[in-house]
Amino acid sequence: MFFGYMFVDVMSPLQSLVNTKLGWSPEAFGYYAGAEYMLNVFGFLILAGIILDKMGVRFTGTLSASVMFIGACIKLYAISSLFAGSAFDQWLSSWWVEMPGSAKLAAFGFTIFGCGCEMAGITVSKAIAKWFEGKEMALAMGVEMAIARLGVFAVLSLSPRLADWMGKNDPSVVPPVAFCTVLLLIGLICYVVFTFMDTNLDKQLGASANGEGEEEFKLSDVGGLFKSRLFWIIALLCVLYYSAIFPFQRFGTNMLQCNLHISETQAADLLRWFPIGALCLTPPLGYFLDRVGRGATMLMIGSLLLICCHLIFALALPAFPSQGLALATIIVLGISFSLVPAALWPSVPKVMDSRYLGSAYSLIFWVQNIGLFGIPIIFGAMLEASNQGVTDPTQYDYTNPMLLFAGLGIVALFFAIWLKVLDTRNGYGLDKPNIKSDNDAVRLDGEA
Ligand SMILES: NCCCC[C@H](NC(=O)[C@@H](N)CCCCN)C(=O)O
Repeated sequence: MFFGYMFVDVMSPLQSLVNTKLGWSPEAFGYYAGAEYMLNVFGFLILAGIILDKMGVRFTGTLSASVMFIGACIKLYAISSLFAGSAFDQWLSSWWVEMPGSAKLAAFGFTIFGCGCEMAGITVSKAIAKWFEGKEMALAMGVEMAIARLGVFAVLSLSPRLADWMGKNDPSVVPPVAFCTVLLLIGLICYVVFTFMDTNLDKQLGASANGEGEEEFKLSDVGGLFKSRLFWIIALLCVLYYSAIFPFQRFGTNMLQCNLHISETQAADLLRWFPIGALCLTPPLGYFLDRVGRGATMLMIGSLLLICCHLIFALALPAFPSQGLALATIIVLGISFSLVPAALWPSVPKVMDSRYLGSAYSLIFWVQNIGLFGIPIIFGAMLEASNQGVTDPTQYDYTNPMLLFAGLGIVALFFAIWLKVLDTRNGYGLDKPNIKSDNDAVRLDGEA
């Protein structure tokens, strides 16, 4: 996941270079960025969950890491000199001319990669749940997410430097993308090594040679999930929360620049504290959750903090443009971004049976991907509508779009409270520690 998250953001700090070297307009860059979620939104993730529950974590993890690598290779080829000017490039560039051939092929590669990456995300969650059930599961998931955040931080710092590999006078997009593609190959090899360890675990547990659970997964389990109120509460909380987080990461730099009247670098330096905060706090919160519990409460507090932060960005920051206020708000948002992921993902195995855990994660990811795909489009449209006639991109008024994020947080808080009420009433064990001697939590099977 470290290398996967690196690959996701490898081009993020290179937007202007991509524009000058490859001729991608900001619009083309936007289409390319959205391509990551394309096939997932149109149902691939549902299929991925079924494959995971049918075939297990060893097969699905190896498959997803291979798909990520293949997608990365396609993207690398698309931006390379091998492709530029080729007959294929000329043909691809001949239609929908706003989108150069290289952008179209890179977007296609990113779509393939995105399928592999999200499939890997659900596989890793199921593998951690299998390895750490009743033990330090939240800590393990917290460390995994922290490593992923470290990947984002690392690539944002490394990518511009790697672009200057051949000298500052001739920067190129190819070295950073090639570097991350090689890392994905190393990631695939690491996963193959893991499959042997996992086989050994099964032998120790006395599980069947190819299965991870005693009960067979049935396709009807997926239908059952769709009918579950508990599933929908978790999925909607997830989509609402993450839709006010990941898109914020994309627009945050410009929002800070516009409100604080500072340079892009200064704004990016401020925003960097957001993933760093989450990186540092998610593992200790996972440790706390394993030993003390309070997962449902953490979801409520995290959503509440999200609302406060976005309201400050929307209303207070334009009135009091202080870098101190912005930094404090970013740090609090980082705390929120630790609380919710640390509590949300380990909660799923507590309420869903392991035989369809892969499908549960994949359907939650699917609903989440719809939000991650759609919200930036709505946010961009609101930004444009609120800034009619503004030509200087450092003068945008972000009040209304930021209120959209706060609104998402309010609805997310509603679902978090609902989950807490149901947990208190039905005893799902969301507020209980993960480490326990007897597994007495009520799963979805026992839902009324
Ligand atoms: N084992 C993975 C747990 C989920 C972590 C979560 N990631 C997601 O929700 C992804 N579906 C979306 C990542 C989008 C990045 N471009 C997280 O908190 O990162």
